[in-house]
Amino acid sequence: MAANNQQRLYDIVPIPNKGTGVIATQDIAKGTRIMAEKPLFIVPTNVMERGNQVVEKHLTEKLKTLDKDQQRAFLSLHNCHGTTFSPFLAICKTNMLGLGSPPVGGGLFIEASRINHACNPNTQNSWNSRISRETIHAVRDIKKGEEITISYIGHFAPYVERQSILKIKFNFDCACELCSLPPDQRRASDERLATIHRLDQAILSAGSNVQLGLGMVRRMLSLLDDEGTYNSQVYRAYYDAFQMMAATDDKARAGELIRMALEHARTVEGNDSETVKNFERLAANPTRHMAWGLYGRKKTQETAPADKDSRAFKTWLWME
Ligand SMILES: C[S@@+](CC[C@H](N)C(=O)[O-])C[C@H]1O[C@@H](n2cnc3c(N)ncnc32)[C@H](O)[C@@H]1O
Repeated sequence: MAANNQQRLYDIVPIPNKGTGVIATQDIAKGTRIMAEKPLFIVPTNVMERGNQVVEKHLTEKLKTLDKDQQRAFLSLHNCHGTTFSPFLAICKTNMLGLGSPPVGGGLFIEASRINHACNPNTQNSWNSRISRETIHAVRDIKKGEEITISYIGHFAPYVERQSILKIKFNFDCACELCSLPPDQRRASDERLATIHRLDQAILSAGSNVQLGLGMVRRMLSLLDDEGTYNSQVYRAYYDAFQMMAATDDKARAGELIRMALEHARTVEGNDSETVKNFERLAANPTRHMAWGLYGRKKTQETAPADKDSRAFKTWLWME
């Protein structure tokens, strides 16, 4: 589903204790594209790596290329760093969104940069290099009046670490739903996040022991579900499982897994994303994956059980 310009799904308004933020002006279904915004300008990674002075110079040059309204819009963006940095740099550090993974740079946006943070947000922000826009997709159903949120930090950090990163980088104490859980539920969430992180690191080390690897992916997906997290991590997990099946020449399971990855990627990034195009190519012919048959060509004859919802299907898919 694409964002429709005639029917803006959001408004930019004051939010108590957060400055400005973005709220839904109508109910928004999971998978909906809420924004697709071109950056005011981009600071490439190789510029950022050269330090603040170089970035400052780059910003000054970029600002000169903007028209007056755009310059005003840039200067009106929030600065959470006070006088620690020069004004341009401080605005940049407060509002820049990483473009891609690994990022090709950071983008400054008039509207997307107004979206506040939540540790388990209701949208996924992604850089779509095919349309040169930052897209914001609902990862769950959002109610009219609900604040639209993204995550400013990587996945899986526990409560204390999240608080510390957000304080240092963005100068606020996070009181989002996840951070406001009662202590026992917060502990349970921290444990789930730590296990997800461990599994994420360990999955590829399962090597040719694909049964072990698939078990890890299955557990990770179940923990993400328990945590109520439905972001790019979900399609990455399915894609890891697909790669294992590709490496063992298992066309039936590889086909099922890449279709699952594709379905999730469409929801959180939209049909036009680079990831989706890549997954579509692999779903049409899984043997195109560069690791196809890496662990030997045992040529599985098995086909997927016909009933996709059955317990038997899941047992078969995850080799349980
Ligand atoms: C990228 S800006 C977001 C838009 C900003 N609220 C504004 O007024 O333009 C980041 C800043 O917003 C505020 N912010 C973002 N998420 C927040 C949250 N969950 N709680 C409190 N403040 C938040 C912090 O001041 C942070 O430095």
